[in-house]
Amino acid sequence: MQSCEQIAYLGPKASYTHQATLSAFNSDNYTFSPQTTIEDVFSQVQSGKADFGVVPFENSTNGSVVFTLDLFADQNAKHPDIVVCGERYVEVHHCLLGRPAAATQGHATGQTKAVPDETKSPSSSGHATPIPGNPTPSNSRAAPLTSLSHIKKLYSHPQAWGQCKTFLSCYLKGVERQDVSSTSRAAELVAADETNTTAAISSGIAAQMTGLDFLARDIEDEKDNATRFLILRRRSLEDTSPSFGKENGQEQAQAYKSLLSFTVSHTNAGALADALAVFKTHGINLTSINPRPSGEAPWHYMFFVEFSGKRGQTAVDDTLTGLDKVVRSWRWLGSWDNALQQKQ
Ligand SMILES: O=C(O)C(=O)C[C@]1(C(=O)O)C=C[C@@H](O)C=C1
Repeated sequence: MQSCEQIAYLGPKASYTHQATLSAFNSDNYTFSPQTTIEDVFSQVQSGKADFGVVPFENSTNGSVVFTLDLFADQNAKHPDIVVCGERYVEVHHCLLGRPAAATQGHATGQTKAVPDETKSPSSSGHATPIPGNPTPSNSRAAPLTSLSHIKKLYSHPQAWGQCKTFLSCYLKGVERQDVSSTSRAAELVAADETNTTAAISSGIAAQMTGLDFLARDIEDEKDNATRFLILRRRSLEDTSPSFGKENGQEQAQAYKSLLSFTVSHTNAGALADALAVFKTHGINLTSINPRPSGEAPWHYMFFVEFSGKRGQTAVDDTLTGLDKVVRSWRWLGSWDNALQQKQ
């Protein structure tokens, strides 16, 4: 075993991105390199310090990870050679990790000390607070395993708040929230806090890693909550060859996905419709579309589209040629195996 390729991922260990990395790469054959931010992962791959990178891209409950999209948008041309070469789906079951109210209870690793009579914070009933977007929220799926009345501050990755809205509004309404770079970093910060008044939304694996207690489990709003991660690599010379991907060009479109970004004129009526019509003309199925600020001027957008198929397939190559005629600029961001579709 001579390969010592480096894999950069959003760390520290026990982040969901770490779990995605473990599912894609055998840790016996690769060196894993945890990074503090998603941007650090892009930079490591761009500079060649890492051979591959793993970043979160989309959550089934909370939608796109805009930090990642903005790094693909690359307004400052820092990551011009990054392309996607794979994807992984990871089930995301969030836990509330911290220390129980009574310090005398101690805190053995991963052990939960349930205090059934005190499970509700003073202001909570177990019913979610109505909000304009959800005027009739249901009860939280999960209840705390112990009193949360001592928790004064919460730490997590910004994506996690939106996945646990109901639990948070039932049991931790009004408690200060601090965004941190990942859910496992949140657990590290709470483990280092000697006041025992903070808690992290993090994974069960992070509880084992930090020795924190479970204050609640499975606090995500949707039980089938999952996040899709992308595997990044650096563009190679081969990618620019006209025969790129041709050897297997006849395989089923659904077995692959591709990502590209484009900008259109802001003054021409129908410019976006014209761009999308090219996909229709060539029978290409779009699987997602996301606008992000282009950085050129306020209220100007860059569009990201994902679609079935890969470069090298005639319909995809013809689409790229057609798109080139109607958009202002475009960038191919990779083609990879669709993780949800078996090849035939
Ligand atoms: O914070 C982590 O553990 C991550 O891997 C990041 C991330 C994300 O950005 O979506 C991954 C999965 C969850 O959706 C929440 C956070």
